[in-house]
Amino acid sequence: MIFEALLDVSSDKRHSRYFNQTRSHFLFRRIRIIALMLAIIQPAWLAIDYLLLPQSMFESIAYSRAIAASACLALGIWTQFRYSLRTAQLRLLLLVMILSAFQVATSELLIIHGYSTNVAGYQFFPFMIICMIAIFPLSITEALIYILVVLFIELLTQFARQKLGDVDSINNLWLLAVLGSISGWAAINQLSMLLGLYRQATRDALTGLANRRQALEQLESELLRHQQQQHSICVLLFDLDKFKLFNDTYGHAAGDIVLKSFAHILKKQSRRRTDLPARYGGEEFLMILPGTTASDALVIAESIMEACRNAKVKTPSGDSIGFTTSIGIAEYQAKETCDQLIHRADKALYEAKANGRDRACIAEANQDYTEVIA
Ligand SMILES: Nc1nc2c(ncn2[C@@H]2O[C@H](COP(=O)(O)OP(=O)(O)OP(=O)(O)O)[C@@H](O)[C@H]2O)c(=O)[nH]1
Repeated sequence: MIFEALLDVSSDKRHSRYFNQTRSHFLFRRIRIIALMLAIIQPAWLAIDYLLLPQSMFESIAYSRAIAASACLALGIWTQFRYSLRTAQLRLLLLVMILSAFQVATSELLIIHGYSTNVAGYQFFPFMIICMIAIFPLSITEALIYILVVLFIELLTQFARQKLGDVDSINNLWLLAVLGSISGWAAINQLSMLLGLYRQATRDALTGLANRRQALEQLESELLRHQQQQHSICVLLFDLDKFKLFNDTYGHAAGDIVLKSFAHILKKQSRRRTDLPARYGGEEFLMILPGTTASDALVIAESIMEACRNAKVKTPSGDSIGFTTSIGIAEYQAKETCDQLIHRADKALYEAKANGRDRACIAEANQDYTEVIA
């Protein structure tokens, strides 16, 4: 259990593409707020610099602040790729680098002119940067990378100033490492909490599959992606055959076991990371297959039907029984809405039921199109 939880937060490799999108947007919003706040605070800090720094220093420090504030502003208004995790990670790295570059430059300026970095709180900057990491939900790998970047910059700065090994320098490094561990721990805890809440909100409790809300949200986002990339998208709508009779004969608990077993089959048949099986409601399931044509989806549907025919579930009363499913397949057509696509899949499913069950039907293009939009 603890090992599983650790693996969950160790890196983003175990997270679904959909969770990564949610986390990227989360990171994007926080980085944006901090970057815009810093873009305002940096120039405002000039008032403190003016009061505390010698006049000869003020101008050059003001230039550094202007550059750092402009870089923060650029980061704050950069709104592209907000759902890409790699871009979110890069954004956070840029934020750390901008602040570190400002800190190194201003401290150097002060030292070159014979002043102490204690003036106006410049010596606190690396500590502020490392504490800032606690604000973000990060995996162990990510938190380690950002903390090591800050420590490495501090080490390099000490080395350049030929202070490496001094009591003060070791003290600084030690403090940074302690604060880094605390903020890293907080960041990893945030990820764990976010992951837990995300799973609770988006998963069906009985089967562990995505719930209807998440399936519809993801289908909407796939349709948006389709507008940019023009790849095919298929949806498969499943309905277990004669499930009422099954429940009436073997009991509701046995029905639940079948639902779980069917969910397991769907998970196994979702071969690509982008395939999303979901419980659509009751004994209805939905599968979203981006980048799949109707004929490819039919092959997958046949393989799912075959797996159901071969599956035997053990009921609480000890019976070993099989089950079958009917499937409606619809391939996305340009300008169609999410509801229209699912409606066509539902019509195809109805046809599969009417034709004798345990079969798959592909919805014709433009089938009932006028009726749906009417
Ligand atoms: N065990 C169990 N049964 C459920 C659950 N959700 C819905 N059902 C049952 O699923 C059955 C759905 O039956 P119907 O929609 O009437 O159709 P069917 O018997 O599957 O027949 P066809 O769809 O025509 O093949 C109902 O008896 C519901 O009570 C659930 O979570 N667990």
